[in-house]
Amino acid sequence: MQLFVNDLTVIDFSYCCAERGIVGESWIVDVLLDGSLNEMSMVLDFAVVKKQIKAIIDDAVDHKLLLPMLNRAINVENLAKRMGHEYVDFSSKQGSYYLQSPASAFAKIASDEITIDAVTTHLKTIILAQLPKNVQGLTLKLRPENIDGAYYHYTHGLKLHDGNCQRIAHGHRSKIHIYKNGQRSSALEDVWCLRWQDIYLASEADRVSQSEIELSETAMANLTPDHQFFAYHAPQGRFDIAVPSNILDVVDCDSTVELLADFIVRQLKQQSPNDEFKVVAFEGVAKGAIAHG
Ligand SMILES: Nc1nc2c(c(=O)[nH]1)N=C([C@H](O)[C@H](O)COP(=O)(O)OP(=O)(O)OP(=O)(O)O)CN2
Repeated sequence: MQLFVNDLTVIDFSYCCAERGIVGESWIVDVLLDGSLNEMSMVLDFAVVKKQIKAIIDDAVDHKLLLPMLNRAINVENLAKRMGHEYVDFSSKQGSYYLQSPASAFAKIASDEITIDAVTTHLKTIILAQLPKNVQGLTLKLRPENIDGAYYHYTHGLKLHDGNCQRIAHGHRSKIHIYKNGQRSSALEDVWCLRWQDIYLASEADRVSQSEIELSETAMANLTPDHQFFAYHAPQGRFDIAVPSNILDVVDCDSTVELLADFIVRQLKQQSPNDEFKVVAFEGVAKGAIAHG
């Protein structure tokens, strides 16, 4: 017997890519279980699928930075000076990133690159180990949202969030709809999607100096004048990141989707004060904020 739950959850995360740098991504998860019927004549109660399997997936990869551990561009260190934290050095074609975070902000994937197949294999192993014996098979389908039009991938952290969005390098793949004087403008949407393609979005308020940043010794030795530094304390601990300027946009607000929609409206208004704008900014799949100006 087979049981399915489509759209079980959306994984919002970022990953290290040798070509593109740190990439924000959102994948929808569909689940298919194979098994015999239990004492309730079910393969597995939908409530268990929706809560337990979703919780396992969230705990494994959601709101984390996924590290392809077999790739030599990644180096992870645990240092005695911060127990329970990890230091990640990552060099990509776009530049080098250096991070320090509580270890729970990273997910180590046993592969050379982060692909749907690699993450599916990682999740299947973890989930299958926790399912009851009558469930013998698990098929996971991870898929990006079908988007007709422009979208961007950004990575950020929300230091004020009391959940996992406080992690300094998690991200999303998001659409944006921009209306100028009531008309949808694909030209403006393209401009913003180009600007925020594979970008790290930092808040000016989180900027720190090179002497304040906490990174690995290797990172400190390899910083260039082009790196900019951001750090904060949040409920899960201290987070630090060094990002090269070419893959960074620094906003004058927190990067909640409400404030990003407002940021875009303010920028558009600055360029065209006499026009009216509406920005529908998504954060991942099927949710977002609307700002007018
Ligand atoms: N009003 C807002 N709420 C939240 C924002 C925001 O910008 N405005 N942002 C976040 C995080 O950035 C987070 O990455 C997105 O949260 P979400 O996908 O909803 O995460 P959850 O794990 O809580 O939800 P699931 O659908 O269960 O994955 C949070 N909130």
